[in-house]
Amino acid sequence: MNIGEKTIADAGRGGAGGAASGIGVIEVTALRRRYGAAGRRAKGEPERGRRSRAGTRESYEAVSGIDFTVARGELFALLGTNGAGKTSTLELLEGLAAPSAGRVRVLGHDPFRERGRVRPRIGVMLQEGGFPAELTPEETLRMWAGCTTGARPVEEALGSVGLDRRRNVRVKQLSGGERRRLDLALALLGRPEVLFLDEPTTGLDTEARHVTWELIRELRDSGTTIVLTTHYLEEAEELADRLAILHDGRIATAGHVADVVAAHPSHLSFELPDGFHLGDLPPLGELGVISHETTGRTVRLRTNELQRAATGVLVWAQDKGITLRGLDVRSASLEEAFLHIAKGLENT
Ligand SMILES: Nc1ncnc2c1ncn2[C@@H]1O[C@H](COP(=O)(O)OP(=O)(O)OP(=O)(O)O)[C@@H](O)[C@H]1O
Repeated sequence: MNIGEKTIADAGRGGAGGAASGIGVIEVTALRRRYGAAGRRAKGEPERGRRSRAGTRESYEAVSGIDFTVARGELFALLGTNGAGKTSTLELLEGLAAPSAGRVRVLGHDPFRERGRVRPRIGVMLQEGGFPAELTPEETLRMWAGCTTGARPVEEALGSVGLDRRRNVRVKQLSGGERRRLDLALALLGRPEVLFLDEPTTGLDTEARHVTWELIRELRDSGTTIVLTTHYLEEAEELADRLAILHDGRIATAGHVADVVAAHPSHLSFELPDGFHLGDLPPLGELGVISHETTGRTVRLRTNELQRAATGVLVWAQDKGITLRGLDVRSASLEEAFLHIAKGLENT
């Protein structure tokens, strides 16, 4: 499938590339970001840039013309493999860099050129925050609160991320997960209208992750617009109203989680009893099966019409009076959709 066509089609029906409702608090149009010289590149990642005569990478386009809109109070997740362009995109939204081409508007302003108008209204949690190592979380928050208009009480900020009991420990003695929580507390301090979270739960243990999800949900429910990047598909499924999966700097697919998942085939598998063969099943095409494979006696069917395929197989089994052992019927998951896109199969 052509990536550009898909993005445009999705934007057209307003449920995917376009915001769910209302005017976008964040509007991104034909956005591009090119880095000047050879930079960081994930191991094994193919190069996608101009080359100098010496053969080194001269410039590199990390964001290659993307469009999306996020409505007020919406939580939008950016997913993608390492190096797909998530952080490069987020930094443009945060006003930390100017795009090479295209347009970004956050709360109606250009976040880079009109930084003074946008910055007080947004909260930013970078992928790697830097704190003075000798300060405690409480001192760090007090210092930030001093520079923030209308800051939350420091107590409240510490409590919201579960750092109350670690308030007096020096930052250098905090665990990685505790530092992430301090990062989040700083991003929330100014009661932002728009919150950007770059991998907010990386390094958190399961309990802390769930507590953070709860906090993010509360913020969203109280009207905060949130854009987050994550490598945890479960996190996107739990939190996101809509998401975009980036691949090679482009939006490979975007939409509500259920729609993104529904665009990928479901699976049906079972064991054929002794004496039966694949050819004994009703014609697979008539059951809406798009492909199949067999391993030993196990049959695996892929279909975009799960109910029809499952009904056909079950009615057949009942008519024959047989029990299908190992019967497994499942819709595609976000993980399958993601892996499909990550392998570049969306273009085929
Ligand atoms: N300062 C830079 N100079 C040159 N290239 C860069 C720079 N920063 C990022 N890149 C390249 O841009 C591409 C996208 O990087 P980016 O950090 O946006 O990806 P990502 O999707 O956030 O990845 P990850 O999941 O690993 O954080 C990568 O190929 C990276 O090497």
